[in-house]
This record gives sequence, structure tokens and C-alpha cells, in this order.
Amino acid sequence: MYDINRAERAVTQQDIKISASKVQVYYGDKHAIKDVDVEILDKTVTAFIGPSGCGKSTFLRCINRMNDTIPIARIEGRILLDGEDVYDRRVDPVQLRAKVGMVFQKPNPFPKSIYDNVAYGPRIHGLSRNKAELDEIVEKSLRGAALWNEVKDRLHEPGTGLSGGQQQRLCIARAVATAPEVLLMDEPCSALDPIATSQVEELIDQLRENFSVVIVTHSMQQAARVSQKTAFFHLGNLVEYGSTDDIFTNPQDSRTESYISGRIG
Ligand SMILES: Nc1ncnc2c1ncn2[C@@H]1O[C@H](COP(=O)(O)OP(=O)(O)OP(=O)(O)O)[C@@H](O)[C@H]1O
Repeated sequence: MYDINRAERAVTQQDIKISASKVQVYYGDKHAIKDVDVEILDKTVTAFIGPSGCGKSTFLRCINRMNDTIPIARIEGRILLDGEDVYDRRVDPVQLRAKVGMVFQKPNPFPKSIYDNVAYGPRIHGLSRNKAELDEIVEKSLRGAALWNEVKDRLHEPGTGLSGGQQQRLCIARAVATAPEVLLMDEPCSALDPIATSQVEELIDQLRENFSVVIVTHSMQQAARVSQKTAFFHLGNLVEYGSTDDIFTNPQDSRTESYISGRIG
């Protein structure tokens, strides 16, 4: 049923990149994430799956403190990135988000040129000393996002003039331009057609050579194709977490089994 062979399945002994313990998220009185413990590996694609409203995006946003921007959101527990608490008062969320990049559901390029979209982060974080270095970062990022060949002759045209799939790859280039260590992707293909989806999925597979990638997806086929680890959420709980093969072929919890077989969700 699921194509479980496309992504390399042998998850070798990877370092733990993110370690969450006893994470709770409340929106006002609503308890949206309940006591979540999870260890996310480096150089691995981890998929978050589960029915609508189960908390996938909420938990994803905890990792780079995007929930800080929602006034009614309250977070408890601990999330360590390379052993350091991302909620420590000394952590600057802007710096954190350069290290933990994010790609959203709808491509959201800035109303700027293709070049300036990618150069934006490196400029504000002072990652280049001169124009030549900045050019290099822009080219490398666009190559990394498998977009360079399509845009190299029109770098100074607006990013918003690209197709949806190209815009999403531009957003991925923008995210990788600040040399992040983790890439969070919240349903990155939901606005894309099948061809653009397949290009972005291939890209995700390449990105894990350098990053820890966490992807929220509604498509179980996509989770099976791109991830090596899968976490199944249900009603705010992390019900089951394991290798993608195991989750899809031998789930241990009846709720996981019901979801992957289409009985809930
Ligand atoms: N900004 C917010 N304010 C109040 N409640 C919210 C907010 N964002 C999410 N919630 C609630 O928290 C719960 C989890 O939502 P979340 O968006 O994280 O789920 P999800 O699994 O990502 O859903 P979907 O698959 O539909 O995107 C839901 O009950 C939702 O209504």
C-alpha cells in the first residue's frame, strides 16, 4: 500500500538533535499538546502524522518557538537543541529561527526579487562580508533547493512571479540560506501539484544529508516515501513513534493502526 522503499530506510546511529520532554501546550484552557516526549535524530527525516487538530503543527512550532507569537499559547516542559534549552531566557528567538528554519504550507515569498528573498536572512544575520560572498550563498542555497537552473537568468525578477512549486522551493532556499541545522516543514506540499510535490519530496530526501528535517504531513504516502522516522499524534498525545517501516507495517497501538488503515482521521 505504501511505497516504503524509496527513502533509504537504514537509520544508522544518528545523533539526537532535538530532545523534548514533558511538553505541554495550552491555548487558553485548551490543552493542545499533552506530555510529549520525543527524541528527533540528526540527518534524518521525521514525519509527524495524525488526524486534523491532533497537535502536529502546534508541536512543530514549539521547536523554533513560533508559538511565542501566539499570545494565548503557553508552553511547559523542555525542548533541547543539541543539549541546550531553546526556552532558556538567554536564547534569542530570532537567532534560534535562523538555526531552526521553517517552511510553511503555502509558499510565502517576500515581495522582493528571487535574489533578495534568499539573501534576506544572510544579510540580517551578517553571514557574508561582501557581495561576492552573498552571491555565493544565494547560488548555493538555490542549488540546494533544486531551483538554480530554473532561475539563474532571472534572479532580479520578483519571487512572486514563479510557479507555486518554484515558490515553495524558493522558500526552502530562503530557509537553508541561513545555514540552519534543523528544517521544520508544515505540510510543505499541500498547495503543490503532483509534479512539484515529487520535486520537493526528492529535495527533502537530499536535505537530510545536511539537516534534521521534521515534516508535518496529511499524506501517509508522503510520510512513507520521505521519512525514516514517524510520530503519530492523536488528541494532543504522541501515541507512537518509531521507524517509518514499523509504524506503517507493524503499528503497536490500535489508534495508529486505525489511522493508517483509514479508520480514523
Ligand atoms: N492559534 C490557536 N489558538 C487557539 N487554538 C489553537 C490555535 N492553533 C491551534 N489550536 C488548537 O489546537 C489544537 C491542535 O491544532 P494544530 O493546528 O496543532 O493541529 P494539527 O494536527 O496540526 O491540525 P491540522 O492537521 O488540521 O493542521 C486544535 O484543537 C486547534 O484548534
